Amino acid sequence: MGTQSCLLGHCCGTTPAFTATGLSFIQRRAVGSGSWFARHRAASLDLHGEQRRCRRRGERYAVPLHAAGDRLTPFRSTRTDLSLYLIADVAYVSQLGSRQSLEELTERALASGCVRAVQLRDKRSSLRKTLELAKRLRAVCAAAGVPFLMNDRLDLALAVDADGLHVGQEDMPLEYVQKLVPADWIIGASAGSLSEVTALKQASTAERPIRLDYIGCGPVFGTQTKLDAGAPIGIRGLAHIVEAVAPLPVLAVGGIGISNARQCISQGKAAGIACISAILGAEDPRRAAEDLDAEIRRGRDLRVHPGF
Ligand SMILES: Cc1ncc(COP(=O)(O)OP(=O)(O)O)c(N)n1
Ligand SMILES: Cc1nc(C(=O)O)sc1CCOP(=O)(O)O
Repeated sequence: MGTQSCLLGHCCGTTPAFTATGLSFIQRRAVGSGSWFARHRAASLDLHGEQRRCRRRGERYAVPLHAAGDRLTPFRSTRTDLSLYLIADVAYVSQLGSRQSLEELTERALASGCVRAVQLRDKRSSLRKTLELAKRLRAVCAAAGVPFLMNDRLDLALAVDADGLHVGQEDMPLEYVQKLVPADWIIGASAGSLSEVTALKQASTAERPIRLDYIGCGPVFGTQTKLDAGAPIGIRGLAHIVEAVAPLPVLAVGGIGISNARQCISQGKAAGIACISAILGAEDPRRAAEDLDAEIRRGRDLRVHPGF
């Protein structure tokens, strides 16, 4: 077994099917020094010393899996973890009939300091309209120091100098995405079933490993926001996917709100949650983000102390 496989198998309980391929996914950087994922990884590899040195230098640290944990590459990003991920959905907000624009609602959510990433999802508008919106939302995110990602549209993401891209099963395949995007982008992909996970793994070879930062997994629960989302996979389905792609972080998506966010983290073992309606449909998006973040933290505590 190669060092990569040892590392993965040791610290993350990776399935044999995953490790047998060598390393299907490269986690290019730890999600954030304060995240559960990073802490868990650091603890497994005894990396705290380097983590502290990076922090003193004002750098983030990253653990390239191919280095088997014996080398750390400080990553220049100022990004934090992705545990609370807002999908800024144009159609959802227009159907809300809110007097506030998508940018205003996003800005209010960002004021919480709890939203770790924002993705613009615009399925309906013209390219020009989405481009203008992307520029504005990108500026709002930059002001808050939060990464801005585009859904589906690599061209628009490049045009507005986004921080990342999220692609689904029908979008540009990841092996092409990574040929075109800057090396420091956050790249996410959707997978709602084990067969979709298998397809992602098969696209990745030892010579050309696919570079991914997270998987968006859902719908975990029923959602009115994405009508073609398919049947909910539930917490057990989520946990299976988390296990199948470990150590890649998984974000639970679809029907996630204050009543189930904690369970996604504690039982589903997700690294974070991605929401539309729970934040943008809330009376107070800032408060909603704070409450969700508190639930994420409770979920993490429950993993460590199940009796709480
Ligand atoms: C974080 C996150 N996870 C999943 C999705 C869904 O993406 P996709 O499967 O491409 O579906 P659409 O959003 O494009 O309808 C997402 N957008 N974000
Ligand atoms: C954008 C999206 N993707 C999903 C998936 O299952 O991949 S579910 C979904 C909609 C999420 O909206 P809400 O938080 O309001 O349920």
